[in-house]
Amino acid sequence: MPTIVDIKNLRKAYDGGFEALKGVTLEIREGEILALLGPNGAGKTTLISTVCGITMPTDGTVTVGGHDTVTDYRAARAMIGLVPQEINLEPFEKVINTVRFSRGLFGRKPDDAALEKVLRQLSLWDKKDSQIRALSGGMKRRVLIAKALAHDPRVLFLDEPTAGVDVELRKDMWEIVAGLKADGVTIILTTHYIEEAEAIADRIGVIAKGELLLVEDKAKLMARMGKKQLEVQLTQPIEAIPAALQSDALTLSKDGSALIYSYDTRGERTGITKLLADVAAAGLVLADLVTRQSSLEDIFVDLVHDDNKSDTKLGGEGVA
Ligand SMILES: Nc1ncnc2c1ncn2[C@@H]1O[C@H](COP(=O)(O)OP(=O)(O)OP(=O)(O)O)[C@@H](O)[C@H]1O
Repeated sequence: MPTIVDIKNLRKAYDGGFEALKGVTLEIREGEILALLGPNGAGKTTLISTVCGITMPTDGTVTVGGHDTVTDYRAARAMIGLVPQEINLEPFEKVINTVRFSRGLFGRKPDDAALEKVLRQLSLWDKKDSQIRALSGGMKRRVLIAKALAHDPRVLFLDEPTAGVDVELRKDMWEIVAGLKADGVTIILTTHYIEEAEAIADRIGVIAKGELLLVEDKAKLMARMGKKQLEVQLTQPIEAIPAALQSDALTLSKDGSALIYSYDTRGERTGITKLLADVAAAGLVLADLVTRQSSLEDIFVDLVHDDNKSDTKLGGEGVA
C-alpha cells in the first residue's frame, strides 16, 4: 500500500522547552487502520495535532498525499478529517447544519447528497433536524465524526474515540470505523484501550515519552512478542519445584497446585515434550494442561515498562 501520511523526524517542544515529540518518523499507509497506543502524556494528541496543522512542529516534516502540512497546508488539511477528544458542539444547532457548516469551512461546494451519505453512514440521518442538545452522548460523538467527514477527507484522525463510553457504544464505534475503512478512508486512532487496538487495528504504534517505540502489523507484533504459557495442573500440590525440573522457564503457582511453563511460540522446540517426561519422571501426576497466549495488553505493559526501566528501543519494522 502506498504511503499517504509521511512523518519524518517530527519534533515538538512546547513553550518552556518541554519536548512532547522527540523525533517521530512514521509512514501511514493508504487504507489502513493504525492504532496509536500510549500512556497518558505520551504525546499522542500532540502528534495528531501537529499532523493536522493545529500545532506547529519545532522540527521535521509531515506530508499528506504529498502535500507538506506547513508549506502547502491548505491542500494537506483538505485531505484530513479530525475527530477531537472533547465533544465541542453548538447545542442549539441542528445536526445537518453543523455538518454543512464544517463542509463549508473547507471551501467545498454545498453537496447535500454527500452530507446525506455521511449522515446515513453514521446512522444519523433520522436525526438530521434534531438539535445537538437533544442527542445522546454516543450520537454526539457520531456528529463529531460526521463533521470531520463532511469535506470527504482521505485520512481520518480519531483522538480517543471511545474514551469513557460504554462497551456497547465502543462496539458501535468499531463498526463505524470498519465501515469507513471499507470506503477507503485511512484511519489513525489514539486509544488507551488495548482491546480496542486489538479489535480493529491493522497496525499498532506504541508511543511513550514522545518517542515511537515501535510500529508493526498487529498479527506480527503479537506473534513476535507473544509468549505462551503452559499450566501443568497437578493432582497433589507441591511445596517446591523438584530439583530435576528447575529451570528459568518454570515457576510454581502460589498455591503449589500447578507448574507454569513459559515458552516461545517461534522457537523450533517448545520443550513441552521433555517437560512432561520430566514431570512424570519426578513422580508428579497431571490433573490437566492449560495453555494461555499473552495478550496485546501483556505486550504493551512489557514495552512501556521496559522503556521506563532502561530507555531501550525495541526492534520492529519502521521503528523511528
Ligand atoms: N500546550 C501545551 N503546552 C505545554 N505542554 C503541553 C501542551 N500540550 C501538551 N503538553 C504536554 O506534552 C505532553 C504530551 O501531551 P499529549 O496531550 O500529546 O499526550 P497524550 O499522549 O495525548 O496524553 P493523553 O492520553 O493523556 O491524552 C504532556 O506532558 C503534556 O503535559
